[in-house]
Amino acid sequence: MNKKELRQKYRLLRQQLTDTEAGEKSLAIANNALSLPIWKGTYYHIFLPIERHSEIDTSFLLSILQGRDKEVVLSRSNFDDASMTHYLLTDNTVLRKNEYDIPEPVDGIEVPPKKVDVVFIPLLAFDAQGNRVGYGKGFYDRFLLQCRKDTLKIGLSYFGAEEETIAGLLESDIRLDYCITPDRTYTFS
Ligand SMILES: Nc1nc2c(c(=O)[nH]1)N(C=O)[C@@H](CNc1ccc(C(=O)N[C@@H](CCC(=O)O)C(=O)O)cc1)CN2
Ligand SMILES: Nc1ncnc2c1ncn2[C@@H]1O[C@H](COP(=O)(O)OP(=O)(O)OP(=O)(O)O)[C@@H](O)[C@H]1O
Repeated sequence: MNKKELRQKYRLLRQQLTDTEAGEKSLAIANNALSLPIWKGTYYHIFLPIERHSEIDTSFLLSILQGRDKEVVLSRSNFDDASMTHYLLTDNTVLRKNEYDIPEPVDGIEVPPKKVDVVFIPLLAFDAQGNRVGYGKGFYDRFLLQCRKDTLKIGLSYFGAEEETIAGLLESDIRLDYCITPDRTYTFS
């Protein structure tokens, strides 16, 4: 399947989850994250979910990061050029929903992409090679390009990998190092 077909398929699958299922799966994803070798870093970039799209509830993962005294990084999205600006989450961070209902920091201490050690990435779908499909605006492709080569790229998904390789991949697509699902974790080489 190509990206467009995969977006349709996985948007539908997501919509069919009940709130209880989505919550249980989000918790299982956070628990499975504990088994990955990803805990040596300092700066952890995470996304906050768009609730009306039933995205993964990252609050469990956020609690783990805070419990381990990690520096948590959140972004503001600029839809004019599909860029993101990154800010440290602190006790003083004020969050507000943007025009796409993404909760984001109003302002704060900016974090350059090169500082980020681990990025948790929202997905619609992924395949067994670690290729990913998002909403298709290229926000993460652009961001990951600005990170270091050794920055860990970790997808979060309610559903398992697509068996067949995603069709129509672009040169600019950056693959995942790991993907975490409620049932298991995937490691890509
Ligand atoms: N929580 C979260 N934050 C994120 C992302 C994400 O997928 N999830 N992104 C990942 O890249 C970037 C934002 N990308 C987005 C792209 C499209 C839509 C959206 O709502 N699109 C509408 C269509 C509207 C239109 O095209 O005009 C839709 O899907 O219904 C939202 C976020 C950066 N931050
Ligand atoms: N570094 C870049 N500079 C400019 N354009 C880019 C860059 N990376 C990707 N793009 C463009 O952004 C779009 C991304 O499409 P793609 O289907 O890969 O999105 P996606 O990975 O599903 O979405 P997202 O990255 O938002 O989660 C493509 O049109 C691609 O050409």
